[in-house]
Amino acid sequence: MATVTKNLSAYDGNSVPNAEKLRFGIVVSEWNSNITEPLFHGAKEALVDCGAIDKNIIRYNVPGSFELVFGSKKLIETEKVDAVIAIGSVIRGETSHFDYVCGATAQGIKDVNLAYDVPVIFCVLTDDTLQQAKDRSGGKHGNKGTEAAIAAIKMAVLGS
Ligand SMILES: Nc1c(NC[C@H](O)[C@H](O)[C@H](O)CO)[nH]c(=O)[nH]c1=O
Ligand SMILES: CC(=O)[C@@H](O)COP(=O)(O)O
Repeated sequence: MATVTKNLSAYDGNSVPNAEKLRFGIVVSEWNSNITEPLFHGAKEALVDCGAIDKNIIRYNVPGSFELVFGSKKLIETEKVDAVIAIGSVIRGETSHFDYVCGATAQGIKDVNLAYDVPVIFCVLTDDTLQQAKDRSGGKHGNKGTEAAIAAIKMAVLGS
């Protein structure tokens, strides 16, 4: 199923565990902040809607999506959290740098998932155009941050 056939913000609250006793880390890339900030707010709002307490949501900022890997690692090593959401927006430019950033970030986040007993949710948009990114960060296709928050709650419970 492609994103265009679903609303990223849609979830059934009755099928999501209560998050009141859970602690979350959110690592946010500063690159394309016009996209990553709406993703962050979508994620935080969904976590709170599902019972999470504001003081149990810890935010780290990193320069770009490539640094989400190290930022997630450091957050897990520093804070006691049940899940981490890694938020980024990579938009294709003129060169193949897009492919290297997306590939390294995806593989790196996968590696952190395996290295630590803490789920790290891949909330990184990898778009060909700015419009695609806008559509997925609170636009016509919903908010990937919301989707990531629900995944974080479910995975935190699975890992508990
Ligand atoms: N072009 C984008 C980048 N590039 C920067 C890298 O993520 C990284 O910060 C740099 O290579 C230094 O290590 N990052 C994004 O998140 N989004 C982009 O579109
Ligand atoms: C994803 C990127 O690093 C990319 O936006 C950089 O743009 P360019 O490939 O034109 O240097």
